[in-house]
Amino acid sequence: MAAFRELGLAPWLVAQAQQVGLGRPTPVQAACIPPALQGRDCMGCAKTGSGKTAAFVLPVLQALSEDPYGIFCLVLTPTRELAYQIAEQFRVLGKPLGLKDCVVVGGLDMVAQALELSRKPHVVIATPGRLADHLRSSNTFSLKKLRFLVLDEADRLLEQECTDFTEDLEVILAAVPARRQTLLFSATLTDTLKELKSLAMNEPFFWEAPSEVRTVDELDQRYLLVPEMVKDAYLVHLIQTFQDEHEDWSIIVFTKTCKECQVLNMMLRKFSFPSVALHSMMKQRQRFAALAKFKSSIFRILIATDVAARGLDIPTVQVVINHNTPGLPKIYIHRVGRTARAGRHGLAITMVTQYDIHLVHAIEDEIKLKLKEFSVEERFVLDILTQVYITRRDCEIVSEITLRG
Ligand SMILES: Nc1ncnc2c1ncn2[C@@H]1O[C@H](COP(=O)(O)OP(=O)(O)OP(=O)(O)O)[C@@H](O)[C@H]1O
Repeated sequence: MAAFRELGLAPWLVAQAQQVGLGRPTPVQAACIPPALQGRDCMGCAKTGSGKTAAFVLPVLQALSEDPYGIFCLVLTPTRELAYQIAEQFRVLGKPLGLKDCVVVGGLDMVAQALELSRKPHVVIATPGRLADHLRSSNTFSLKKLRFLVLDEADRLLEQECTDFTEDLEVILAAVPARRQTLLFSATLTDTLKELKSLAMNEPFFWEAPSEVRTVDELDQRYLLVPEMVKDAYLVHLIQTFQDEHEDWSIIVFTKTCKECQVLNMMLRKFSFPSVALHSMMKQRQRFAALAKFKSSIFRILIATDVAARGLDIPTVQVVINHNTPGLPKIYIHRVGRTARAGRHGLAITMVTQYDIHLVHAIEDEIKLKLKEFSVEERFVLDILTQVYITRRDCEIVSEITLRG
């Protein structure tokens, strides 16, 4: 694999990459940085945790250093937490440039954001909804001179799932110049390739990691067959076991709905586990606070909805537990990709009930790998069954009252 300096990056940027711990380029970086530096549009599809962020941050910074102005680059990403994480990468790698960035996401003060935008930051990192709101309501900033448009988690931005970004994207695309360089990245680009190609018109360079299996080799992927009724007792048992055996492990538990996330978090705390919740019904400040506590390992367990499924890069996460089997294989790929990042090992356990077997088959077909069974000594689960059941019911009642109140 080539070294960073062989990819056409300037010496200051190579030094900066080294300084922040990027040793040698990962394959997606080695493949996409040279064409991006040559001005070509790029679509990079590489596994979770393989360094796609630096694959677009580095060429943008290089181009910016040659012709610095604002607003030079716009990065769109589906979640607020991810926007801050990307901004952080721009900040650390762009430090020698005195980079000015601006994060524009929902749930925070619009006036302060509008002011920051009017000061012409070099790079704007935004979720589509809030940026479109700014474009609709204000004329104090312009994206007309933009050089780079980056879509991180590009397939998510284009697909029409629970949060549909289509209308917001239309507003944004109408505000950026047609002559621009477009960079698109995700671990799961292939389903939306046609739509993506229409965004990247400038001789797009498409790169996909050459691998049959779509998840990383360092990830141990298991399923745990459990009757629906006793899922939570299994969850408590699993968490207890991991906590007892590996006190430095962090765990993410993915749940289906915000309410389920809230109830499970409440229940785990009743069992004195250090857990925090992250879901979209929380206030934004609480969301950031919860994530900060988890990232700094003050709390070792994060209970989250799919708002945390994509992109989050937290090296201490050793285990991902899917409390529900994801309905879409793509969501499975992103969820389990929160562990085993950047060459580290990790474990993913997916709880499968009698009703979910077909979903597991769809996942296995997509990732081109069979999940192995995770075995649990049932007698330990039986011991806590009643206690877990009662605690869960209490938490549901409290949660109902809080939601109603
Ligand atoms: N060249 C490199 N050498 C060492 N570590 C690297 C290198 N490039 C990136 N990393 C680290 O790898 C981790 C994962 O990178 P990143 O978050 O960009 O992954 P990703 O491909 O965007 O994953 P996802 O699909 O989950 O969003 C980060 O902690 C990053 O600092």
